[in-house]
Amino acid sequence: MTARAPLLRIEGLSKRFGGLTVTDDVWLDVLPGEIHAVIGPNGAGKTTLINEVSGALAPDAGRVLFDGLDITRLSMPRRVRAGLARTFQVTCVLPGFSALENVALAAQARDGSSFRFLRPAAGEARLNAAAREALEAVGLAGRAAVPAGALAHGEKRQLELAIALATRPRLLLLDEPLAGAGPEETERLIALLDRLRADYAILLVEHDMRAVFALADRISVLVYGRVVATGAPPEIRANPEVRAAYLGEDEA
Ligand SMILES: Nc1ncnc2c1ncn2[C@@H]1O[C@H](COP(=O)(O)OP(=O)(O)OP(=O)(O)O)[C@@H](O)[C@H]1O
Repeated sequence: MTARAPLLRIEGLSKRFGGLTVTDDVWLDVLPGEIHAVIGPNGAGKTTLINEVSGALAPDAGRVLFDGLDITRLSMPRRVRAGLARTFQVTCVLPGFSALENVALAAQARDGSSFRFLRPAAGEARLNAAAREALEAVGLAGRAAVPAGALAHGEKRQLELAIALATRPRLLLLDEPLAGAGPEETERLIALLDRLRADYAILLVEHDMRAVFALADRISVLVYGRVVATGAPPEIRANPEVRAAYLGEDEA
């Protein structure tokens, strides 16, 4: 049996802010169809790592390979076109636009140029169809016409996922998709992420340990910018260094 080639490979990413090394020679990969979670205490460098992979921040050293291609120096839009999509820790939807319009804008950002040859109305119909499909995938089809600002918090997080899906990614970079969600919303979002794993590889930064242990195929633990452990959930749960550095007896 041959091992699956990783879709994403992070090779030795390092980033310093002044005297602080925020990601310190980070190596990890995400296999096709895998949810690889990154956990770690506040300030461990998780968002910085996502920023380096998405192209929001240039690393000081190291490489990012996507499907074998070195994307370390590609712009964010080019990474999106290559198949990387991210969501943010803080909700960032346009509140005055409907859910459908929010998603259609993302679809346009991805595909606008390829629809240029179409008449505007036909292009718009294509974008709306793509947006409806993404809303359907996250369970928001019935809320398409609602202004994003009027959606419940959990629905906004679903909308952000739809916005990411509208760019037709192969890998989702999710930065705390459950942040701020109540218990019922959390259950719904966990079920949604579990469904999405069938079609997308996911690099998941999340503080909700129940979600992480329920969803992740592998977990990497980041402490002070360094990966101190990578493994399947049972290995991470049992790892004494991880328990000491991060998990705490009650969560582990
Ligand atoms: N642009 C920046 N300039 C200077 N320092 C920064 C910058 N961005 C992040 N940092 C610092 O880098 C460290 C890591 O931050 P980062 O947001 O990556 O951590 P995190 O693991 O995502 O934390 P949290 O779990 O709280 O979201 C923190 O000490 C933060 O203050």
